[in-house]
Amino acid sequence: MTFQPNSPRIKMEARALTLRYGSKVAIREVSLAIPEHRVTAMIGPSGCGKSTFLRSLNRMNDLIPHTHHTGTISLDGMSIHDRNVDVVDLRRRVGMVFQKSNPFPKSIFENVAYGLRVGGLKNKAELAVRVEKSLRGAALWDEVKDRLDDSALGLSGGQQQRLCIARAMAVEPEVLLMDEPASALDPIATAKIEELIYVLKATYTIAIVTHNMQQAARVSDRTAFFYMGELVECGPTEQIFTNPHEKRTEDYVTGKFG
Ligand SMILES: Nc1ncnc2c1ncn2[C@@H]1O[C@H](COP(=O)(O)OP(=O)(O)OP(=O)(O)O)[C@@H](O)[C@H]1O
Repeated sequence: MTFQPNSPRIKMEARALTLRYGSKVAIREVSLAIPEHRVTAMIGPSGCGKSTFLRSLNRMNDLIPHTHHTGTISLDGMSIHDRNVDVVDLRRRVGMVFQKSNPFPKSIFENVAYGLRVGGLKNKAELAVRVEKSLRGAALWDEVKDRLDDSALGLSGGQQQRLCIARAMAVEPEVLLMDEPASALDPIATAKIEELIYVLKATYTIAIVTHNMQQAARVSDRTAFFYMGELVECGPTEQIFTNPHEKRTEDYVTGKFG
């Protein structure tokens, strides 16, 4: 297990990040640090910019036409928008798991092997080792080890989501971005994902968007509250939920609006 210092270093940091879709400002002047080997949760009402912020961290917004940003985002102190940054490499280092599990219509094995093959790994024995390691890491191995050649589409929703986590882990990212990874799952599958997140933070740095405040309280070390495109406050999760500095945060976490 990775050593977790009391004051973790900053893995990623946004400074004065503003992002527009065309003329619409989606997030405004957001400055937020994401500490290493911690879980940072983004909460806030629908449309407040949580997903936009998350997608900025591995430049997924670049894929949406007419987006424009100002401000900076760094990974290990280096700008992710630097001319020398290879976006494919950035997305390998900063992986993403989406709200709806999206396995490829391929076998379980091939879903996890995909990124490794794209990265040029051809050796069958090594592929098998890496696939097993990822499936174990995503707490799915025992459920699928006898059916690796079956279609991933035959898995349950919760298994598919853990498969997508395994797929993201296979290329050994440093940061995992999760956009409401459990919102389509039943309570048992959700609990599995939450347990997994707790284990994964020993290896990865995690940023998660969730609509579910109890979930944020359960899984995260730090919580960032967004409202109408602005970051209202960010702090230790317990403080945000029990003793927030801002009235808007208090109103939101106590359910006065949502
Ligand atoms: N591709 C897009 N084109 C134009 N506007 C967009 C696009 N994606 C998001 N927006 C707008 O940007 C704002 C922030 O959206 P975003 O999806 O980041 O919010 P969110 O807090 O994640 O919302 P939700 O919780 O509903 O997913 C919203 O007003 C949304 O309508």
